[in-house]
Amino acid sequence: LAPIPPRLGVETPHADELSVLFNESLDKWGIDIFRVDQLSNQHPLVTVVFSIFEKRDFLSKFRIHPSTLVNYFTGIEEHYKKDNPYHNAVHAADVTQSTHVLLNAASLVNVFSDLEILASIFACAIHDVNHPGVTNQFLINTENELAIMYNDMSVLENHHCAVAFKLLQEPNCNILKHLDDSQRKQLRKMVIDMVLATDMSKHMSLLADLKTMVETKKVAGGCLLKLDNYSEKMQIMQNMVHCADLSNPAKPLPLSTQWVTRVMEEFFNQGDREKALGLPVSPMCCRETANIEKSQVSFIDFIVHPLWEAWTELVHPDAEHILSTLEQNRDHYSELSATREAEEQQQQQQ
Ligand SMILES: COc1ccc(C2=NN(C3CCN(c4ncnc5ccsc45)CC3)C(=O)[C@@H]3CC=CC[C@H]23)cc1OCc1ccccc1C(F)(F)F
Ligand SMILES: [Mg+2]
Ligand SMILES: [Zn+2]
Repeated sequence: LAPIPPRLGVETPHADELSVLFNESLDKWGIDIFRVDQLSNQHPLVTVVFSIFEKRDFLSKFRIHPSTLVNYFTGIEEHYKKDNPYHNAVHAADVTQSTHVLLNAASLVNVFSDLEILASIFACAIHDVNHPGVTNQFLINTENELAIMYNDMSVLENHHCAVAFKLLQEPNCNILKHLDDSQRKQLRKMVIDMVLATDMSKHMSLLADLKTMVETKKVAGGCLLKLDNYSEKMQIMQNMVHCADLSNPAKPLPLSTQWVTRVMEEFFNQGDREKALGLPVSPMCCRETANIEKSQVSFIDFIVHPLWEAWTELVHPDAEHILSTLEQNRDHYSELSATREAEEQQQQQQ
């Protein structure tokens, strides 16, 4: 019989510290996910997924053997490229834990079935698996085999899904083995719909749907609609995962700044490769010219804040503190950017 895995899903000399951290903060916005990475012996995704599945009693609800869960998500974790500064297993663990917290909003209680919650957590855990550390546009511009495979359409996101579902077929990895055929089919469709919605090119239409839903919810007297059809419920799940994927600027500043350093490093590496290939380098990806704080302010003003404003209205008042953290962080970056501009002007005058 398969051996029972260790308590938190991973072997680590810091098991006690890690379980204290999870007991205190697994359900909290702003857990130090970088500390989870250290304490879990660099297995942040396995331990976060294992702990969420245990907390939500998914191992018994879906009859998943603990060793199958550990085998599968260890395989997934290994397929996140460790040398990506940003799109690595820590980001996957972060998005997964963030969605776990969003699902606990009071106004979302009884909205989702266990299968829908399982699909959401699963989708987050795998949503960037085997990310190559470059954008869709780069893969298309360089006619990468992945762009050829997926005909330039949501190339990365299609790849993440395919890798994740292929890994399910490895020995002792099929965590969906004891779901019935209809449940497995539904879960597969929901996961694909959520992961494909993390492609930033879908952002504007996703946000438009969310705003429409918020308007209709207002009309329906404030309580969250009895979401009867798949498409409305999936819109909320897609936006929830998308919010988690765009949650870095809405986390406590010490966490947010670490994500900024990491994502800039990844985009700068791509900029270096574009320059070496004689391809046009997007201004925000060029080490010499990028203004990091300015990028954050426009990222927040044009993308992140409008999304989180709509989400906060949808689940009012459960996400107020997230929106206010985002607004405080935005002001911090804006002040930094103004200071940097002033310094640069002084240098030019001298
Ligand atoms: C922690 O910080 C970030 C985390 C994730 C992203 C991510 N960015 N994007 C895109 C990149 C191109 N984008 C834009 N390009 C030009 N002008 C504008 C104006 C406002 S957005 C935007 C839109 C967002 C992704 O697709 C990534 C993969 C999936 C989800 C989110 C990821 C961006 C972070 O910081 C900002 C940023 C960093 C580095 C370079 C550029 C940017 C920038 F400011 F430009 F966004
Ligand atoms: Mg992605
Ligand atoms: Zn992501």
